Amino acid sequence: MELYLDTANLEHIDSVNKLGFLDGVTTNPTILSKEERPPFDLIQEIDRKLSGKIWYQVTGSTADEAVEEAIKVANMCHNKVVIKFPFTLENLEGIRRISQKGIETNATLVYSIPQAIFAAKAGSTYISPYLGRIDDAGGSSIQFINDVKQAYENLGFDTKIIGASIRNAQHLVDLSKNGIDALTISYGNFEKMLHNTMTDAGMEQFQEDWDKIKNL
Ligand SMILES: O=C(CO)[C@@H](O)[C@H](O)[C@H](O)[C@H](O)COP(=O)(O)O
Repeated sequence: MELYLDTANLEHIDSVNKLGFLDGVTTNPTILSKEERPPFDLIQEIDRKLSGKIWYQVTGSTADEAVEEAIKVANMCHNKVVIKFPFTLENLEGIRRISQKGIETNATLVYSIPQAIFAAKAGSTYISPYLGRIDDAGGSSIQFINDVKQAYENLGFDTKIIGASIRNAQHLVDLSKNGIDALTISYGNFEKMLHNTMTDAGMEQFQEDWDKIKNL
């Protein structure tokens, strides 16, 4: 399973990237806007720090604009890029044209089986269903992921599914039970999920007991 950090914050990227198991970072206009810097400078700085894939979301509204933006970003990065296309008719053409150039693609904001099928037909490497937002709207994210997996298996597509908008540990429990190709987690949720009160209590006890004997 591929694991991505859903951030463009350089400190957060450093602190997880040094662990050595990160497959890259995922960004979108919202994530980039939090850093309040020129976006392409920031993408290039992330590229210098990282060994992994950089996911960049195109903002153009026509296929030609999106393709031009995708090629510009692919050319400015040394790492492999994954170009994210919000799901629109124009962007299905963008996905096909960029995929044909051998650059990985992602259809993002995918909320239905027809959208998942059309993205796969366009040749998308990945699709990103937003688990948290599906659940917020009263749907079942895990049911949706399972339905897409079943559809892809039945129809013979090898498009991968990346779980996005992961909000809590239960999402990871569900995805691990059912299988997922990739997932992306914000730094805040990654940090939260590292901790467990029983681990903390156990550590405190070990430290206390060690302190009693370490100077004997
Ligand atoms: O789509 C991808 C990765 O493909 C993510 O970057 C995705 O945009 C983010 O996970 C979401 O924007 C975060 O969602 P939320 O927590 O704001 O609902």
